[in-house]
Amino acid sequence: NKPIRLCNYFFVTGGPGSGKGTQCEKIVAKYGYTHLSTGDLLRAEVTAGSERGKKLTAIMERGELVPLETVLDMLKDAMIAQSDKAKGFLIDGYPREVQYCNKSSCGPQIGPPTLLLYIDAAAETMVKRLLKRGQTSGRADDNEETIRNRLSTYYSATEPVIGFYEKRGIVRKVMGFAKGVSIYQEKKAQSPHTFHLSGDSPTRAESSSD
Ligand SMILES: Nc1nc2c(ncn2[C@@H]2O[C@H](COP(=O)(O)OP(=O)(O)OP(=O)(O)O)[C@@H](O)[C@H]2O)c(=O)[nH]1
Ligand SMILES: O=c1ccn([C@@H]2O[C@H](COP(=O)(O)OP(=O)(O)O)[C@@H](O)[C@H]2O)c(=O)[nH]1
Ligand SMILES: [Mg+2]
Repeated sequence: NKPIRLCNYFFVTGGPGSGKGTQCEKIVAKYGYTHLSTGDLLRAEVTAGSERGKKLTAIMERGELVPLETVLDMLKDAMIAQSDKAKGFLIDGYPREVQYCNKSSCGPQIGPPTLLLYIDAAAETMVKRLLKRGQTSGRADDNEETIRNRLSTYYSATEPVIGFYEKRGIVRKVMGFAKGVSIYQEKKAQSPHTFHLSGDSPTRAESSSD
């Protein structure tokens, strides 16, 4: 059993369609971290057509959460597979339930994150984006009914995760319409829990019509 090399790793959370994947791509381009999306890992399992994949399809089409063990197994495998070359990991879409953020760790197998990046966007913005993405994404869960369920799962099950890590002082908020992104710990004088964005703040057009 190969141990996971210790390195920086970040959890990335936010509602469905908040832009987790989009922001992670920017962070990868800038910092060279390795991006692992638990949703993408699950969809890969579905595409592979395994027995496990078939069970996952039904849960994901309802907008509910798959069992934690499944997610952790896949995540651990993916981290181990890439641990030699990874400078750090962006774990996108995990954790989804506060009950797993126990003691000092979130999921005993992988330990506590360096920071939790919280991608913030309004529900209305997220719904609009996902409906638009649904026109071309082929994702079975980008439809109106499932989007509604995903939002409700997010607010009831996942949002409390942010409060859990806020108490530990490791949450950095990213506005979900930001074009650039940079990771550093803010100074005292700056507003708490705001993640600093490089240069380009959102234009009026983008933040309102987005
Ligand atoms: N206009 C605009 N669209 C954005 C922005 N960020 C993301 N999007 C779009 O919104 C949709 C959702 O973005 P994703 O990055 O896939 O969001 P996600 O949080 O990973 O969503 P899930 O895959 O559902 O978890 C995509 O179609 C993006 O192209 C933004 O800053 N502005
Ligand atoms: O750790 C995870 C990640 C994803 N999912 C499932 O996979 C779907 C898509 O997840 P993704 O992160 O891609 O999208 P989001 O829910 O943020 O729109 C979710 O609705 C859940 O059913 C899950 O149960 N646990
Ligand atoms: Mg995504």
